[in-house]
Amino acid sequence: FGGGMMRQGWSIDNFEVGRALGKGKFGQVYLGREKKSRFVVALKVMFKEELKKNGVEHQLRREIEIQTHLRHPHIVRMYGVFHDATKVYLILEYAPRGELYRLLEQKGHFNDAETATYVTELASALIYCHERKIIHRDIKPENLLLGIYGELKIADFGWSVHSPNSRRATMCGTLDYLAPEMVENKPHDETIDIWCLGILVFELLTGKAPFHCTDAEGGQMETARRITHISYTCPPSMSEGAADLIRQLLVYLGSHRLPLKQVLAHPWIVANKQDRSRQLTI
Ligand SMILES: CC(=O)N[C@H]1CCN(c2c(Cl)cnc3[nH]c(-c4cn(C)nc4C)nc23)C1
Repeated sequence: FGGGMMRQGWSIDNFEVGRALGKGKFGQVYLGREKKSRFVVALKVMFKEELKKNGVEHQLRREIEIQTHLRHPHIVRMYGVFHDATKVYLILEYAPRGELYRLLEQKGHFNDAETATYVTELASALIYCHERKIIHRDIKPENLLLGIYGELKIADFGWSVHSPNSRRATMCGTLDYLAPEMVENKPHDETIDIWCLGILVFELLTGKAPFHCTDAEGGQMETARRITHISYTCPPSMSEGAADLIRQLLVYLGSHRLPLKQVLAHPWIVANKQDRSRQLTI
């Protein structure tokens, strides 16, 4: 499957289709196995009608263009694409240990070592993307998967674009990860991913997004206000090192956020990150 994976002319008949793994934005993702090589993949199946109705064909084309050319241990590979009369199929790398947000739900929150290790893996993937002028724009636990060693893998480049950019398509879903420049519909660049990294560090350590407001607390309007006013507090349980890193990431001006290479060198990261010495505790 390796060499041939870029050969064109795949069809669904080349694959055995297994259980549904979950829902991406516009379609179901299934476990799949290429019949000849027995290579296991994740097959993302989208209905052309659905894509047309939501006017996202251009977004999908961009996602495919971007993700098929990215090769990084912490980015889910897109091996190929094919379609039939009604559906588009993306052949994706299968991440055996599932979605990070499920693990976060189960554990409530992660410790400093687990969080610093995820941050190291995510920051190195984002450096790789930013070097290619690609910004992800949708970093959040729902879009992060776990490989065989429990290592982090970015999935779903559905919102990624070439930097700089101003968003046109409407956002849907939670505001929690929106940067101030997105809330205020200003042009944005790759520093938007650094903001989201800051939100993620906070959420992995506490189990809550820093600016989240329930409907009783004022809902999305209040969340948006707290984002643009950078109004959050770190719980006393959070280590000073982590609070310092978050403070340097959740900065209003994108150009003043800590660059990703300096995130990797931050004392709290250096002190707490673990290397995945192939911990294969299945
Ligand atoms: C945003 C998005 O694409 N979300 C998910 C749906 C499943 N999908 C997967 C993709 Cl695209 C790739 N690999 C996956 N592995 C799993 C998974 C494994 N376990 C044990 N449980 C699950 C679930 N899911 C995937 C991506």
